[in-house]
Parts: sequence; structure tokens; C-alpha cells
Amino acid sequence: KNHVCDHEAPISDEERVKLSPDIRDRMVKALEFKTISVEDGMEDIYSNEFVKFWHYIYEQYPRIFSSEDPDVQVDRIEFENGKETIVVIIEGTDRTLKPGLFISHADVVPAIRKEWTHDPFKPFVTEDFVQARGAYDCKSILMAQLEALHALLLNGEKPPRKTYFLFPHDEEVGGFGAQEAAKIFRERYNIQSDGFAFIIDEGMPPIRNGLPGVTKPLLTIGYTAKGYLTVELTVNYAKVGHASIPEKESSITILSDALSRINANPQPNQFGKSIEVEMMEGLVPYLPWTIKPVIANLWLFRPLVALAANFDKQMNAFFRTTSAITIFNAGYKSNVIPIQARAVVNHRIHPGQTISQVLEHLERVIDDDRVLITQEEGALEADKVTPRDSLYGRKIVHSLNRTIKDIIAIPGIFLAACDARWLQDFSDHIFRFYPFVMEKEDLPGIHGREEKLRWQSYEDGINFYLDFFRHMDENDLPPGHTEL
Ligand SMILES: CCCCCCCC/C=C\CCCCCCCC(=O)N[C@@H](Cc1ccc(O)cc1)C(=O)O
Repeated sequence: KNHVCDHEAPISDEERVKLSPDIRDRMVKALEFKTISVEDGMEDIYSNEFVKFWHYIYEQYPRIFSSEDPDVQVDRIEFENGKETIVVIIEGTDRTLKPGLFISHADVVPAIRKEWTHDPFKPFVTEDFVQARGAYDCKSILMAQLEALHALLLNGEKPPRKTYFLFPHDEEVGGFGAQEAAKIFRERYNIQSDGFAFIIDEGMPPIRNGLPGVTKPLLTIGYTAKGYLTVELTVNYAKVGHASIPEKESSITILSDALSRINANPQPNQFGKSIEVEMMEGLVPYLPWTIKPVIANLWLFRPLVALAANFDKQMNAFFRTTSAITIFNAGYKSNVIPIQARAVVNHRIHPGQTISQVLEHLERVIDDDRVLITQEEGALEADKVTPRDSLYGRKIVHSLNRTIKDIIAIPGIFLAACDARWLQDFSDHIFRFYPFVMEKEDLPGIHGREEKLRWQSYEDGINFYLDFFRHMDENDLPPGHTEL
């Protein structure tokens, strides 16, 4: 048995924070600020929005941000144009315990107005959800943590251990806020390697109807995260002439062939090299009878399960390094054959592979010297793996089960990247997840259009953090609640 029992008694009605109109309004208002991160080289006209956003937050949560309490400290790390990464530190009741760290970024990706039915920065509010850029990624976590912490402090309580909150300003464009915070943790706060008991950051969302036959919300908590590698492919092919007498090949056809080969020859399947097997085993109790015997007997069906990567895009992303062609440009006039064609391919590296193995595969598959492959800055190997039996992982699952109806939470791989990657040295126990249930159709809203947060999920998420803040000490879980 390797899962935490999912029949936890839910928190009582008295313990539960209800989603009041004030809590809703604070979230809606927070979504109006255009805390947009723009790519390098583009004009940044949003700096003042960050200033206004934090001013608003300071006003809304006075027990945190203008407190006389010596156990509550706020640090502001300043960056260009008045942007700030914020650190909140709460002294815990037991000073012998290692501190914990919660991360949630304040910036959002841009949104194109005409792609949305409503202005992405004028939140569209219904009885069931709020729709706006950042509603899920990541103001949901930032606001839920502040709501939970504020409620805890107003109630005269403190977390059992010293607790750090890190709110970076630029996760979406490189994470310099988190990198600078890592230096400050070491130099100013004297936190050493392995100095945090655990780190919790954004990550995988719990999805209802996420897998065929699994209707309950399924969350694969990121016990590791995929690595990151972007390459630029360039073809300079000078044999061009008038478009009325084209050559057989051009920079565009050569590059297109290379891209087709990348698509036709995916990176090798890594099933079993990281924690996919544990993820599958964790799923077994919840699977429909049609699939259960296969997953429950991986000793026999392992090759068959690995094959799922060839048929399902999610399994593909869990089992291998993915390659997404994200930029393609060539040509500037309809009757001129261009000398240069260029494409960008973004890889998410499975923990079973390294950057150099991915590059070797790429070169082998393209097999054409005319295609120049250059690695862009910012490549990172996959994150290290949190121990499967981590006590903190069990505590997280315990609080999830107590606060979110029917949730299934199992260890897995975070398929994207988050700021925790810059702080890995500080803890062996890193968890990447959102505690807000979403419907399957909501998923494309993250970094896409019509991003949503469901109100019931928001209430549940606030209660998750509150319950976890109250119980994140070293004491073991209540007897009978774990099946490790
Ligand atoms: C069994 C159930 C199947 C469920 C499958 C669900 C798939 C969901 C996968 C990902 C959804 C996630 C995520 C939200 C977090 C987004 C974080 C993010 O976008 N991070 C950026 C970070 C980044 C990296 C590098 C840069 O230069 C800039 C930003 C990312 O692109 O990863």
C-alpha cells in the first residue's frame, strides 16, 4: 500500500472558512491589476501595475502587511522600474522546527483582448466562477494563501513552524525574483542547503474527468518537474532565384523537413526511469475495472503501459521529453524565395534524460548539416525527485483530503516549470501543485483564453492552506489515516 487513505474526516463546519462576498471581491479586484510580464526586448508598460497591486494587497491584509507583531515580518526585494518580489516571514510556535516555504508568483502572461469574450482584466464573474487572466495561474494561490494566513493570524493562531512566503514578480519570464530571493535566504536569513523542511509551489491542477473512467478530481502532485530546453533551428540556403522558376529545395522546405522529422521521431520513451511507476500504482484504486488489472500488474504489462505515450498526449508528456514547435518564420514577400528560415522548438525534459541526450537525439533525427541547431539561454535539467514516502507529502495529501471533496492526490511529475527550480538546494521535499479543482475543459485557459477559477474550488483551496498551516509540524498523522 503506498497511498494516503482518501477517507479522511473532513474539517468541521466551524473550522471551515466560507467564501464571503468580501473574499470574492478581494480576488476579483486583484485580477484587475495588469501585472503582466513581457518578454525581453518588448516595451514594459506594466511596472506601475505591480506597484498598485502590492499597494492594494497591503491595504487588504493589514494583519500581515502593517502589523506591529514582531513575529510577522515583510521584506521587499527591489527590481527595475519599481517592481518588487515580496517575502513574508511568520515566526512559528516551535522554534526547534525547520522552516517551510510557500511560493506563488504575482505576474501573469499577456492576454489578447479579441481572443476573449470579456476583457481579461475586467473579471467576468458568475455564481460559479471568475474569468480573468491570472485567475488560476497564479493569483489563485497568492490570494488563497493570504486569505488563509490572514484568517489564522486574526484568530490569534500561528503556524507550528517558522513559515516563509515568497511572492516573485517575474516567474513567467525567467524567475530573477526567485533567484535573487535564493541569495537573500542564504546571505541575509542564513538559511543553508537543506534549510527548509519543505517547499510548496504552483504545479499540477486537480482535474475532474482528467482520465478516462476517473471522474473524481485527480491531482498528480509534482514530486519532480521536467527540465527545459529551447533550441533555435536556422537554415540559410542561398540558392534562391525568381519565384517563377523555384529550385527543388529552399530554406523553408529544408527546415520543414527537419521539423517533420522531429515530429515523426519523438524523444525516447522514459517510462519507469522516474516516478511514473509510482504514479500509476497510486492510480490503481481509482481506475475503472477495464484498465485496473493492467496497471495493477505492471510487472507483466509495463511495455504495454509505456506504449500509451504513443496514443495519448498526456501520457506522452508524462513518459517522455516533449518537443513543441513554438515559433516559425521565413519569407517577407509573396514572390521572393527567402534565404533564411527559422524555427524554435521548446523541449520539456523528462527526469530520465539530460540536456545533452536530448540534443544528441535531435541532431541524429535531423541529420542535415544545413540545419544549424543553437541552444537558447535558460536551459535547465529536470528537477531532483522528492522522496516518495515524504512525511510532508503525506501531510499535504491529508489536508487535501480533509478540505476538497473526493480529491485523489498521488505523486507525479510536474510537466511545466516553476520558481521552485531556483531553490532546489534548500530542500529535498518540494511539491508542485494547485489545490483548486478544475474541469477538464478549463485546462486550456492556463496561458490561453478564458482562464477561470471556480468559486467552490477557491473556497476549498483557502481551507486547504489553512488546514495545512495549522498542521504542518513534525507530528505523525493521526493513527489509521495512512496506509504507507
Ligand atoms: C493524469 C491527469 C492528467 C493531467 C494532465 C494535466 C496537464 C497539465 C499540465 C500543465 C498545466 C499547468 C500548469 C500551470 C503552471 C504553469 C507554470 C508555467 O507556465 N511555467 C512556465 C515557466 C517558465 C519557464 C521558462 C521560461 O523561460 C519562462 C517561464 C513554463 O513555461 O513552464
